[in-house]
Amino acid sequence: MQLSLIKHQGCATPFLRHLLDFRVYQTRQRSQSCNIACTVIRHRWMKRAPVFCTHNTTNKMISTQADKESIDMSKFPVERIRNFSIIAHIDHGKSTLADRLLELTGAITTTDKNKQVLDKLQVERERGITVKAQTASLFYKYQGQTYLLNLIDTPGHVDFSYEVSRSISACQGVLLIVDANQGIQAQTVANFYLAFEAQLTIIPVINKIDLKNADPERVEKQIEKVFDIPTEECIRISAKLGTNVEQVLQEVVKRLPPPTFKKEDPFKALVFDSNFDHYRGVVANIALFGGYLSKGDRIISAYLGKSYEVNELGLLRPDEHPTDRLYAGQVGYVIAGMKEVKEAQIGDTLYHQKHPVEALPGFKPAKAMVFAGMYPMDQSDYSALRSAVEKLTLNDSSVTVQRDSSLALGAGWRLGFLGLLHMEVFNQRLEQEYNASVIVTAPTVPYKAILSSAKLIKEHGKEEITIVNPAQFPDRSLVKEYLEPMVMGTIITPDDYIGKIMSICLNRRAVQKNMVYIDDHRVMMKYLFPLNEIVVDFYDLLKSMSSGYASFDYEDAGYQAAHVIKMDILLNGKPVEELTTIVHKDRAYSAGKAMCERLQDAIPRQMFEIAVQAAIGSKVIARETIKAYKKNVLAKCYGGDITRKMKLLKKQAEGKKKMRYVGTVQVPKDAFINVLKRKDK
Ligand SMILES: Nc1nc2c(ncn2[C@@H]2O[C@H](COP(=O)(O)OP(=O)(O)OP(=O)(O)O)[C@@H](O)[C@H]2O)c(=O)[nH]1
Repeated sequence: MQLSLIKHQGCATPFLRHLLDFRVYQTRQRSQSCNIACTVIRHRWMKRAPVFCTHNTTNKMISTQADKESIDMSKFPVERIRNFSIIAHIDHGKSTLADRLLELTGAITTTDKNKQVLDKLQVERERGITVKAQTASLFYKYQGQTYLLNLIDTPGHVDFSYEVSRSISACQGVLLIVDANQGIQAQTVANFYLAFEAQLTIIPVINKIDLKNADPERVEKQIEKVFDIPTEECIRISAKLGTNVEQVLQEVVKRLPPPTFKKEDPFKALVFDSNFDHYRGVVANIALFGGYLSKGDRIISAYLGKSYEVNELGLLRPDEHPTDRLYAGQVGYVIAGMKEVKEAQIGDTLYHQKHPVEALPGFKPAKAMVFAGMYPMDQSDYSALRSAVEKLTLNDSSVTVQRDSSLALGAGWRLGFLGLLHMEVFNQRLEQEYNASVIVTAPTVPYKAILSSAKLIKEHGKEEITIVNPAQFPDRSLVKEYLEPMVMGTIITPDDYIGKIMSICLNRRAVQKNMVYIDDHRVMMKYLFPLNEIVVDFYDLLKSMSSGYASFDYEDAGYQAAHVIKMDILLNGKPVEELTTIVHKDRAYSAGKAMCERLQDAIPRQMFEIAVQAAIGSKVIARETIKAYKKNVLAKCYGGDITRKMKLLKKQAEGKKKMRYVGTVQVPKDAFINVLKRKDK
């Protein structure tokens, strides 16, 4: 068998190393970053054997490979603990630095080099991005003393900033990584403010100084100008080569404050992350804000008031390392017979049954920004898909799930995501980890309507309703006003692209709020955008317009009145429910025309003519025609050999399975998502 392997960040090395232990699958996969179709060899991720000494794992003694000495955790002083997070713009090197820190402290061996240890999920390795925050406890010896450094790796993409904010709530400090070539980017600014508002100590680290175009001096000046941090406080490193990485550990010890919690206080812990293990139930990551927790203790979750017995607890190094106890100031995991992630709510407080305490302030719940319907391709797969969706949401509590059904698509769900990338990652995981085949409807943002119809107000029990499904969009005559969600966008770009970027922002109904130079050639612009205008493809467009130099981040900015309408797409007069969208009145015509044109390209010719129409109510506003085409597969079989004919027919039948039927029109499954991507000139 011949396999072709195009190296995709993080995939190739493990593949070569563990070739013999692989179950190899082949999937055709569109890479998000480089947008080329590539063959990804999917591999079963091996659980790494812990390399540190675990001679007595249930004992309170912990051994470290770094110093080969045992540490009695019950006597470990809180003053020698540092809890910190690594935050940065996407791809600035958080995970690479985290891996180097793990190596330096002996948590992993250097033979694991270039294998991103903390990026565990298959989608993370394939896309080269971090989706889920990870935690690792490291022991580091400095000036004869051993320190416990709890490191929390966080994702950089805007869709996962929720993970960043909850991770830093368990920390006293952060390493703010900035790429020495790219400088400050939009998520650098957003992440800095998350840490700043949480009053954490911030250590700026300039990474990738080995690059030919690295300009650490310029980046230091940017940091001083934008964040008011003196240039002398920056550490210049190359996470890839390991240059100055040891200094990072030393500065963590020197500059970050230890937690101020006491062992003598009653036990109190913050749940800052949780995931679901099929065999052991919920594994909650906790930071101890006081007291200690032992195996066998009975604890209460403040949110639900339910009581649980602690079955297992320990440190994450980064693999689970069971211990008898966790003490104030430490970060670790606990398994206590919780059956659903909902029972270990992120932001919840755990306390001892005998010593009730006041709950910690917790977090604002994750807010879904994008909603989409999800239906099985084949209704007979409904229960399999239900179980897959349930399992996946057990691990990702930021996805909201509501049962939904439609005449055209059958029974399914309406899911809420933090952003489009989050939605794509969720779909990819459904397909890869559960082999599910799904129809996903056009993503929509949560609109609001202030109702005027007394009947509807009575039905909903309130005047203001949120609409997450275009099919339920109330008619204009029943509504006083529609409201659309807004976001404050930050764009950082070299000044050569200002003109082009201003023009695409204007085209997206954005209003400029601010523009400042962060150095001689780079500007930071603030725009108020309707969320709907940026959700699908704004980021990609911005990247391509600026040859990849501009970066973008956004935050919630409430609601604003807007004249929006529902637009349907019809194929030979039959509505395509997946493509029903809510659009701004002024954009309806151009959006409808563009959608029809793209559908015309995406749907293959068939035996009959197909009318592709966009309509507002009963009024058609745009139309394209797909000409009839007589496709005779059997004509290819000039031989007349019956087995060849059967083979071709079988192949065609398999192709049909990947089609969705709208009336009699066959539509390839991936046609719709491509159709939704706008391409501004
Ligand atoms: N030349 C050079 N490349 C580096 C360095 N550090 C990281 N990289 C590369 O930069 C790319 C991104 O690194 P990651 O560590 O995945 O970045 P990240 O910030 O964790 O990315 P997300 O988790 O997706 O936000 C990878 O290709 C790394 O090999 C460095 O010091 N020098």
